Amino acid sequence: MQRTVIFDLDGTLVDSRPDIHAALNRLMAARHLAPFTLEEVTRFIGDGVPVLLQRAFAARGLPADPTALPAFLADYEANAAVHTRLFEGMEAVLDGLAAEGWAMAVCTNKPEKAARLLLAALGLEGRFAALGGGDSFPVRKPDPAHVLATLKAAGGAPEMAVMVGDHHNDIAAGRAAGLPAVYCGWGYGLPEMADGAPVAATPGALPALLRQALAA
Ligand SMILES: O=C(O)COP(=O)(O)O
Repeated sequence: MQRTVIFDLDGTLVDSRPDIHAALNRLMAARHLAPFTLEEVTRFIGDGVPVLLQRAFAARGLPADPTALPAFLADYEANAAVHTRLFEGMEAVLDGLAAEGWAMAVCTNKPEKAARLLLAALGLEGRFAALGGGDSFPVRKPDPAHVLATLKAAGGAPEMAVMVGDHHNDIAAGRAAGLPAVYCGWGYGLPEMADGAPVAATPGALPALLRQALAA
């Protein structure tokens, strides 16, 4: 049976922070609100755009603004790949996994349209058998149903799949779905988010950990 790896997107495959940061600060500027540092925005990422905006407005002492979501998305969708690139070494990892016969899928809390536009802009869309976005299904990570629906769409099976991510949502969703999880040390999460999962310090360390996860 085919082995499948389910990748988180932001902070795992791609370094998308600079474009999220820029789009958020344009939104803030348009509302005459103070900008955020890159570090602050990093802590807002991980639970999808509606929650990112909720956190940003809460940090300015404001309630959620329903007009912010469409405004942010229109800007971000047009500018998602200005600075965003695969993490260094990741392209070779994807090539190597494909050569070993792994199927690959993306399970991200980023809205599906923005995620698809980003993958297309980076020329990556053909690499993945499926993409499950934060609004593709009724639930999103850490709900395991997000991982399982993405895996199903990729034609994979839980007993032959591994979840890879940089956030506790990824580790929790993968485990609750019955998949072994591997934590990415280069991403946006805090070290404790690994929660006991094996940690890949660099993309190059991933393939061996993926093989081990299924051999266990
Ligand atoms: O959109 C987010 O906040 C996080 O997206 P991710 O699930 O790809 O990390």
